[in-house]
Amino acid sequence: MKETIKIQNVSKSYGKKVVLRKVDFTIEQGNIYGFIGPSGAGKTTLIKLIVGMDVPDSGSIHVLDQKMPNLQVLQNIGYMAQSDALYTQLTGKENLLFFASLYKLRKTEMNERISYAARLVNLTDDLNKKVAAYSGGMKRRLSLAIALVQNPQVLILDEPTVGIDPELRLSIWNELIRLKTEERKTIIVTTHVMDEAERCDYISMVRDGAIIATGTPGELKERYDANNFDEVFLYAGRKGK
Ligand SMILES: Nc1ncnc2c1ncn2[C@@H]1O[C@H](COP(=O)(O)OP(=O)(O)OP(=O)(O)O)[C@@H](O)[C@H]1O
Repeated sequence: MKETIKIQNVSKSYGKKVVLRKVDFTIEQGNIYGFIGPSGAGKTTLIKLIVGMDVPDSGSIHVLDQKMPNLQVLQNIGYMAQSDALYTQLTGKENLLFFASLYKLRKTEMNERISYAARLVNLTDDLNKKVAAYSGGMKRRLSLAIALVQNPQVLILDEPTVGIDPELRLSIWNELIRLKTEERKTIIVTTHVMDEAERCDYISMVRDGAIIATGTPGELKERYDANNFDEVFLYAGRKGK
């Protein structure tokens, strides 16, 4: 199995606050890997370090065999942040065109990718509206489409389905599962939605900047003697467990 992401002994502080403590893990190609944990646990910080938006104080991060941060590797990472970074005075389509133009895509491929990404998030009919007129959920969907537009090997999605209705959420998850199975993409998600956590191949539970448990959803339920993932989350969130 090919290692897509390798995190070795990574620590990070902001001022005196230690946000990540000696984090170590590996993600192999073709897996969906979920991070769950209480608010403020360090999930977004970890993701930002993987994407290369910030650097660890110690330890190292490799994505696709390259040490991060690395501009070349960014071509192969689709990143969806928690807050939307969109041009609100442009239309949805213009946003997609702008972001797609940052990558090495031929014109026909670019148009195909834009149609695919818009269809996936059910925005095809709204592409010519200005983003300023989009609802919160539509902006999330556009951000997800942007993360997918350049057909990256690695997808890193920070709470991708917040504000998205259950039906569309299901179709997005079906597509994520198809992408990992058929196209061998590697996908990281953070989530507070426990039925999404159940769909991941592996879950890491993050608390106080450390990974306190990693396993398949089944293994974690067994470990915490829990009936469902809500219980796993609650037990793992309690200190001393
Ligand atoms: N740039 C920064 N400067 C100072 N403190 C920061 C910075 N970024 C994050 N933090 C702090 O680091 C801690 C972890 O934040 P982070 O956003 O990684 O948590 P999270 O697990 O993603 O939470 P949530 O589930 O609410 O998104 C928090 O206490 C936060 O206030």
